[in-house]
Amino acid sequence: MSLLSVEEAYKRLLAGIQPVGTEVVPLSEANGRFLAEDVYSLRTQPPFDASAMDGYAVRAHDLSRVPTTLQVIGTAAAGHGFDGTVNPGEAVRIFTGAPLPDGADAILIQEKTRAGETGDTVTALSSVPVDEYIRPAGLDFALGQKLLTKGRRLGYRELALAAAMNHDTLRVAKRPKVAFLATGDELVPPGEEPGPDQIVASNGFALGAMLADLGAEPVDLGIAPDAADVIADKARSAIDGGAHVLVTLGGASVGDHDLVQTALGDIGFELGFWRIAMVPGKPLISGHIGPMRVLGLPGNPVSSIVCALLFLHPLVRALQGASEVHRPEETAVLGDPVGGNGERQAYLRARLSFSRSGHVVATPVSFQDSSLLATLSGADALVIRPPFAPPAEVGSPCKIIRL
Ligand SMILES: Nc1nc2c(c(=O)[nH]1)N[C@H]1C(S)=C(S)[C@@H](COP(=O)(O)OP(=O)(O)OC[C@H]3O[C@@H](n4cnc5c(N)ncnc54)[C@H](O)[C@@H]3O)O[C@H]1N2
Ligand code: MOO
Repeated sequence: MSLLSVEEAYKRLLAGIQPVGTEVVPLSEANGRFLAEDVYSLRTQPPFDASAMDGYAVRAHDLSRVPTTLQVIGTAAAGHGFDGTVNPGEAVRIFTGAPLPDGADAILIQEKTRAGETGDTVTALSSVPVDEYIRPAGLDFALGQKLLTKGRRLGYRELALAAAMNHDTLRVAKRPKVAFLATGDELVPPGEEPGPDQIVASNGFALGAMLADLGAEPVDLGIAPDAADVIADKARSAIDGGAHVLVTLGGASVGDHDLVQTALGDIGFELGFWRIAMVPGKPLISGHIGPMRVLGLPGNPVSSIVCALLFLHPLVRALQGASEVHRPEETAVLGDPVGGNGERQAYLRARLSFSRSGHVVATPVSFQDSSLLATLSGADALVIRPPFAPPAEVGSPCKIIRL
């Protein structure tokens, strides 16, 4: 049975994928969403030449010989400009963010002055170059400028920028609804007392958190026993609930109790691909039931989570029209030697540190069994070992994906 390469699996997973739709949301609800259109500025910022410091708006030429005393003819504060003109020998008391008065061409910070006794004069103790501490109009951005592009994810920086551009709403991708179902007679929810042959279900908690982080709307369908009719019923409830994606956990392999494909086959499941040349994660299933995508993740907790990072992550991002769908890969150097790799692309849990020369050093943990959640939680990254990679020495370059 030949295995599909990770690259080919990505291609098939993402071929022809369309975002699930768009909607307009207020800025206060846009965090974590993906822009459905480019965003242009509705204004110029700053809209006027503005002072960057507290001090005095002056004519730089007046200060070519110092100390020199100037007449203070008024005040300019943020939100309250000064209407008059600064003539030779004059200054305006000014505060950060205030519009620069006509006639002035520099700001002298107050630390470099001595106030006159009556307050209507100031002595400049230092010269200033023209334009000192002035933010010219449009320094940040100009009216009509494209500052955010379609497909970008909105975070705190993008939201502040959108607000400064005077947008109170943004058109974003709708959140894909992703239902997930754990399968297995051995599973009980945390907090319950497992029977003698049972364990506590963990994968769904990783998935729910990951989906929320990805901007999706997670729908937890709970745990189904190893019974095809129950699994099928749960899948039907996902369809009825309008899920864009159904994720199953476990039952993906070839054992007598690995029922996911059989169960879903009864309700119209069509297989896209199954079994990938990767470790962990070989039994990954991809397909659809009508318009609902189905991703069958292997049950081993690390396999489940690694497959979610590598396949569910790009799928959910592509369904939101993200400009970048994959988790970014970086380069590091190995902190320990690794042996030659087999036919499956390996994703090794590794700790990260820095070498004295400033390289990121990735040291794979010694035991890589795909059931070990404690090891996963102690790891910082996955080291990618391509199929048939030869043995590699300490210091060899490698690709990593941060966790
Ligand atoms: N003869 C073969 N056996 C197996 C193969 C194979 O190719 N031939 N593949 C192995 C690989 S690789 C993996 S990965 C596992 C995955 O199998 P399944 O997806 O069918 O997973 P299960 O058998 O249902 O469970 C495996 C393991 O994970 C535990 N599990 C399941 N769900 C959860 C959950 N929600 N939370 C925590 N733990 C869970 C389950 O109890 C099992 O211990 O198959 C190999 N076998
Ligand atoms: O692919 Mo399985 O995930 O090696 O344990």
